[in-house]
Formats: sequence, structure tokens, C-alpha cells
Amino acid sequence: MSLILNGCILLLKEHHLLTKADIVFDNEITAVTYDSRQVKKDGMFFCKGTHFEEKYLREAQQNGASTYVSEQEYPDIKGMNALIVNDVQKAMALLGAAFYDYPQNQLFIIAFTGTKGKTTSAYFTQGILQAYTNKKTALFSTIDRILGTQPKQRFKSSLTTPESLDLFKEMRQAVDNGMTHLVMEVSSQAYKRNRVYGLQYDIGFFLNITPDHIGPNEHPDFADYLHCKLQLLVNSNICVLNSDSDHFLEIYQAAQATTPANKIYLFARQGGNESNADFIYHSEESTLVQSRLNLQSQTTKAQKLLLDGQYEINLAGDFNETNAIAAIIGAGLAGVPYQLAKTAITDVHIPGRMETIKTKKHGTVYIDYAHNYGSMKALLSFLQRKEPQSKIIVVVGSTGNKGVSRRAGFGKALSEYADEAYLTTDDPGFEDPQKIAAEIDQHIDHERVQVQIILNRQKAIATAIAKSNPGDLVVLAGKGEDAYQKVRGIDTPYPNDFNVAQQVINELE
Ligand SMILES: CC(=O)N[C@H]1[C@@H](OP(=O)(O)OP(=O)(O)OC[C@H]2O[C@@H](n3ccc(=O)[nH]c3=O)[C@H](O)[C@@H]2O)O[C@H](CO)[C@@H](O)[C@@H]1O[C@H](C)C(=O)N[C@@H](C)C(=O)N[C@H](CCC(=O)O)C(=O)O
Ligand SMILES: Nc1ncnc2c1ncn2[C@@H]1O[C@H](COP(=O)(O)OP(=O)(O)OP(=O)(O)O)[C@@H](O)[C@H]1O
Repeated sequence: MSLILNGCILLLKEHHLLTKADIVFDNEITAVTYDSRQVKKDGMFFCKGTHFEEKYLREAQQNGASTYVSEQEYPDIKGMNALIVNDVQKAMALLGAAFYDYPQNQLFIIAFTGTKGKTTSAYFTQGILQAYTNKKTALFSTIDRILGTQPKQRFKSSLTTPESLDLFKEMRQAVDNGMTHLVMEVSSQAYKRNRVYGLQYDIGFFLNITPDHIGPNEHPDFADYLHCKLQLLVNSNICVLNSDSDHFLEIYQAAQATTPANKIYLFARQGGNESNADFIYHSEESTLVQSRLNLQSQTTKAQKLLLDGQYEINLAGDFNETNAIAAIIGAGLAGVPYQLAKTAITDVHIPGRMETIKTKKHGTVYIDYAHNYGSMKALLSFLQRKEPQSKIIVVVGSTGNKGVSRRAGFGKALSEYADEAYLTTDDPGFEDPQKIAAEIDQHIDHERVQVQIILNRQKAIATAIAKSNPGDLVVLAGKGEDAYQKVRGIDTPYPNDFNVAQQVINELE
């Protein structure tokens, strides 16, 4: 992989990004990075980030970088080529794609955005496509990256959508590993930070939107959050929209602005926003562990996909039916026939999403990643509808330094649906978990919900399970299968909620 300096200049000029080029020597670029510690000889170094310091550029030069790309000049740095640009994140995405030789052109890419359901839908889709492509489908999800069939080609993710250089590098690796398809999640931050600038998807899904990720380090307001998410549609050849989403008209208009009508597909739940829907689905039977659903096409273009019929998923929750339908439509648009989709989707398991542990002498335990008002409401209202007589006991905490509005949201959802709540710790970052728990508590209606604060998460889980009785539903929310707690900038190992619950139950029973 390499880049020619003149080629970089032309590319940046084409996109109106270059404000100045200071070339001291011409050379071939044989590495690209935004981290001074990773620089290689003849590398290109991108100066970016809120905490960037000039000393990183010096270190990059010492480590062999020949060229830097930056929004500002560093006159004290001599002997390096400087490409000064008006947006370093956009420049990084463009040059990254070029450096890795546009791997996206060799992949059929299905992308998901939405406040909730991205990971679940992406896993369902990848599961079906793995069967269809004979295991040649890569996955970029919040949980992990799958770049090939070997165990070493699968690893944990640190971001939902990685920095552009990492994104294109991983796409290149996936292509080199023989992958033909890619299913990926696209976060709103990915657009805010131009991590996916210039990337076009074969199919783009908009699942839903509710207020989230609004705060000092994320989006200033909901309008900005929605705007960033809508960019996915502008960059998709085919757009698939959940008609039941809040703000549907704005979402539909964004799709229509750049995509012809014959390439926009709408799906809706029966009884939901059915007008103009290409597909309507309904639940035939659902329990606390699985669902049987039915999909029917309504328009000629939908009929052509031949997806109509019954499907079964081994995952509870009406919201997961929606995610499954999205995946089935995505797979159908990629060419997967009905029977294969039907068989493959039943086998998909999604770590930390509605995992269930039955006990003999206590309640049934649910481990789920719900960590904002929308998802907590979706989860708890589903459980309440299914088991209206059962007591709902929830163990939950809220993250520090981000998603501050979630605290009020948890208080609200608990007041609406829970009988007992154990407020605990969840990735406190640099904040005091006691203070976070107290903030959630402020929003709880104590007339309705019994609340206890137990900051040690393992102890909170143990207490909730031990005090529960058969018939109760014990929800361990927010962390899914996360194997760490983010504390003061350090990923502190944590056995994960599932393992903690299993051990508690083994000891109790
Ligand atoms: C807000 C945001 O996008 N932040 C990301 C971004 O940080 P940044 O560009 O501001 O960089 P920084 O941390 O200030 O560091 C400055 C720069 O100095 C460089 N450096 C640093 C030290 C050194 O010795 N040498 C050196 O060169 C670093 O490589 C970096 O390029 O680039 C970093 C990697 O370079 C990311 O780790 C960081 O993600 C933060 C940690 C994060 O958690 N972001 C969340 C909000 C996020 O993006 N979440 C979404 C999901 C949420 C959603 O749905 O929207 C996601 O896609 O994961
Ligand atoms: N379609 C949906 N609508 C509402 N809530 C959902 C939906 N799908 C999943 N959830 C809830 O949200 C939680 C997270 O789901 P998932 O990981 O699939 O979403 P995500 O969009 O990837 O979330 P995040 O951006 O937080 O990583 C689930 O554990 C479940 O409680």
C-alpha cells in the first residue's frame, strides 16, 4: 500500500480541502497513522483531535514520518512536507481510502444506523449472509470486528464505527482475507467526526431515532444528532427505513433527496405506520425467549425479493422482531432466498442481548444491553406486557462523562415499569458512581419503586437475584456482555453480568 504525494495533493484539491502544500522533498508514502507512537518510516501523520499536542508531531518526525496533514501549520517543524487542510478528518478519510486502495469497492456493504438495534440487526444480517456467502461476510459492530474466518481475525471493538484510517485498513484486511460482504454499524459520531466521509454503502438502514448521545463530548442537541444520522441515507445506494420510527417524515425526506423511489424500501409493523410500506410484518407468537413472525410484501418491488413468509428467532422482545425484519430485508436485497434466510436467522445468537438464565428457586434473569430511556422502556414494557403479574426487578447504573440525560431516562423508565431497582455502577469514567446513582434516584417515583443503592455491581446483582422469588423477572441492564468497567480512563476487568449472575445462581441453588 502506498500513496504518491502529488496524488494526495490532487485528491485533496478535488474535494476543496487543501489550503496549502509545503513540499520539501518528494517521496512515496508507505504508511499512514494519526498516532505518533505508531509512525513508520516514510509515513504520513495526521494531526487531529481535541487533545492533540505539537510534541506528538515531533515524535512522529523522529519516528520517520515524512509528511504531516493538519488544519494548522507548525512553523517550528522543519524538514517535513506539510499538507494544510480545512478539515483533517475528511482529509484522513479520503487519503485513508486511497492508501488502502479503496477496499470498499470490493465489498457489498450493508450499513445500519439508529439509536437502538444497530448491533442486533447487524448480527442477524451477518448471520444470514454468513450462510449465503459461505462465511465470507465481515462484521464491524460495537461488540467486535470479524475480518475473516480465523480466530485471530476476530477481535473486540473499541468504537462502534472506527476512525477512518482503521476502518479502511480493516476493510482492506477483510478483502485480503477473502471477504466479499461487510455488515457494519454506523454511529452518529462517525458522521460528526467524518470517520466515514466519502464512503458509499450498497444498502443503508435507518432503524429508529430517540434522543441520546447529546452532551458536551457528543452532539450539542437533538437536531445535530438527527442530522448526523441522516447522512447515512445520503450515502446509500438503496435506503431501507423503518416507517414506525419517530421523525419518520424527516427520515423519508432525507432518503428521497438523493435516492430514487424505486430504491427506497419502507417496512412497518402491522397496525403501525402502514401507509406506503413495502413490507408489513406481525408477530404470530412470542414468548420470553423467542418469536415467530410473518413478513408480507405490499408492493411489486418488494414482492420481487420473494421474502414473504414465516420466520423464527431465538431472541425475545418485540423490538428484536423489528431488528430481525430489517436483517431479512437486507439479506433479501443482497440476494438471499427466503428458505436460507429463514433457516439461518434462527441460529443467530447476539452476545448480551436478551440473554436469559432460568433459576429453580428465584426469578428468571435477563441480561440486556438496554442503556437509555428508549431501550429500557422497550425492554421493560415488553416484559410487563408478557408477564403482567410478575414483579420486575432491575439492576442498573449509568455511565459517567457521557449520555448524562440517560440518568433521568432511567428514573422515568423505572418509575413506569419497575417494582424494585438496585442502582449500581456502570462505566463511571471520571465521575463518582454514588453521585450518578443519586441522580438516577432523584428521578424515581419512590411511591411506586423500592430503591436500593449498591455500588458494587456484583453485589447488586447477587442481592437482586437472592431476594427474588420464582415468577419474578430480574433484569441486569446496561452492560450486556461487557467484560470491563471503564474507571478513570482504565478498562478495569469485570467478569460480565452473565457470568456474575450464573455464579450467584450456582452458589444460591
Ligand atoms: C469524540 C471522538 O470521536 N473521540 C475519538 C477521537 O478523539 P480525538 O480525535 O479527539 O483524539 P484525542 O483522544 O483527543 O487524541 C488526540 C490525538 O493525539 C494522538 N496522540 C495521542 C497520544 C500520543 O502519544 N500521540 C498521539 O499522536 C491520538 O492518536 C489522537 O489522534 O479519536 C480517538 C482515537 O484517535 C477516539 O478514541 C475518541 O473516541 C472517544 C474515546 C469516544 O469514546 N468516542 C465516543 C463518543 C464515540 O465515538 N462513540 C460512538 C458511538 C456513540 C454513537 O452512537 O454515536 C462510536 O462510534 O463508538
Ligand atoms: N429496535 C429497537 N428499538 C428499541 N430498543 C431496542 C431495539 N433493539 C434493541 N433495543 C434495546 O437496545 C439495547 C441495545 O441494542 P443494540 O445493541 O442492538 O443497539 P445499538 O443501536 O447497537 O446500541 P448502542 O448504540 O447503544 O450500542 C438492547 O439490549 C435492547 O434493550
